[in-house]
Amino acid sequence: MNYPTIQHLIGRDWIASPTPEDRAVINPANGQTIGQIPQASAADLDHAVHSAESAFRRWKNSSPMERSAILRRFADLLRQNDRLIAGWITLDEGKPLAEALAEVRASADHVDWHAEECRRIYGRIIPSRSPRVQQLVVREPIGVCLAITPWNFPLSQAVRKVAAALASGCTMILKAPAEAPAGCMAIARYLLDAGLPEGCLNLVWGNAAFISETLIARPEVRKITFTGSVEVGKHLAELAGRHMKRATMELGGHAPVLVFDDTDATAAARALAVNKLRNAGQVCIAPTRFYVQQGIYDRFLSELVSAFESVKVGAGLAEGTQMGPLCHRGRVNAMEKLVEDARENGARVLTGGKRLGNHGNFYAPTIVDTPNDDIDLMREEPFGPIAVVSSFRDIEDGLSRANGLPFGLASYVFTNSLERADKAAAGLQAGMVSINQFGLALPETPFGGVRDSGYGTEGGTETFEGYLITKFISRNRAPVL
Ligand SMILES: O=CCCCC(=O)O
Repeated sequence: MNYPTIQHLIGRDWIASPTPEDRAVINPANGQTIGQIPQASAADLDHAVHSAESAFRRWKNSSPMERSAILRRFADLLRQNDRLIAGWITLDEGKPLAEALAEVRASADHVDWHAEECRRIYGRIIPSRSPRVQQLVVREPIGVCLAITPWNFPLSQAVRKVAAALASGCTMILKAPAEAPAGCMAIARYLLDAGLPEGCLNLVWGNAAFISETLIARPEVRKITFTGSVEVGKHLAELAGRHMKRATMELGGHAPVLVFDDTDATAAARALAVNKLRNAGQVCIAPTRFYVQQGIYDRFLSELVSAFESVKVGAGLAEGTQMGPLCHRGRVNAMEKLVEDARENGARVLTGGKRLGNHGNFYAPTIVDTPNDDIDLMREEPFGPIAVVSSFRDIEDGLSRANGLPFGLASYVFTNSLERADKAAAGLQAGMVSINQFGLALPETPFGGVRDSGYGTEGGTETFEGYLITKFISRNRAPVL
């Protein structure tokens, strides 16, 4: 499989002049170097800003039909090349090939959704107080956008931002993730092949702090959109505030799951195991804090343990692998620290709790059982294959513990009672609530968090909100005397 050479795209030029600071791309399944990440210089960033700004002057006046047609061709190219792109994602991010394929296909669906919806970016006419006056509300693209995207879904998380910006008439500078770069290379390559005019998308690599501080301060850049950690998100939001830039922040969560005693413990445990271990738990909406009602606690736990123990862990390209390695060594170290703290604080490790093998970043699917909401695992998003389980008494107890952290991204409820489902959905302080299933992150539904999990949503009919400004035009037929 030909792994792509990682390069900046500025205008129509692919650029990579090696520097001593270039960093390696590592295959997390075996530790081998598979590529090099170039580092953008101040001059590269300046070119990217000029390229995006000059492309914006033309692109903002393009018709939605033109933008839609290009995006549709792009979606087709993603589908036609799904196996190639999925192979790259498995090589650098580590997820099993089937998951990577699903990510590519979902990304194509996201692009199609934006291609359709951009034809429906409407304004409105407000009835006026005089027959001579027309009052128009128009929506205009905000301008050059900066996107900083994560490594865990290197294609789909970037595609959501790129498609929304381009479909609304904005242009973009994409700072893509060094840990898993190939997905963003695919975006840039296939958008150009689909006919995207030069400069509408610019791709840069390098030091995140340098790039964000340089670009957010530039007057041409009007918006920043970020998916990543709460800590970095808060810093970027401060920078955006200082320079009065629009911001969309998709930050971390620590998704609570309420499993009520009226639910089928086996079905819930199996479904939750699959979702918890998807992408080795490196998913911002992964179910993570499992609150299980006392009546089914033991049954649910034993089903969950057996589901975790049946998962086949291995290299993402190997036949039959259900869970791959963690994306980078830092994640394995973080798992070890969290489990050590849990053990020291009296929690029981029911399965896993250790790294696997001597090569690659493998960590065993792990279940930690604790009555204690004060251990690190209960407070910090593990972003790895660890489920932490605790029992709750009644719905009030469950809701108060689920809402006990400052995060509010995804949340899950398992119950056969409509009354409990409604009460839990109303009481959970989260941007998304999924009941008896995992129905989040679809192109046609809004995705986003509240509280420390950020602000702004992506997807759904709300998807363009962050990329448009509202302009009011009050028009008289002739000058007022
Ligand atoms: O990590 C956050 C994005 C989740 C995307 C998905 O579940 O497909």
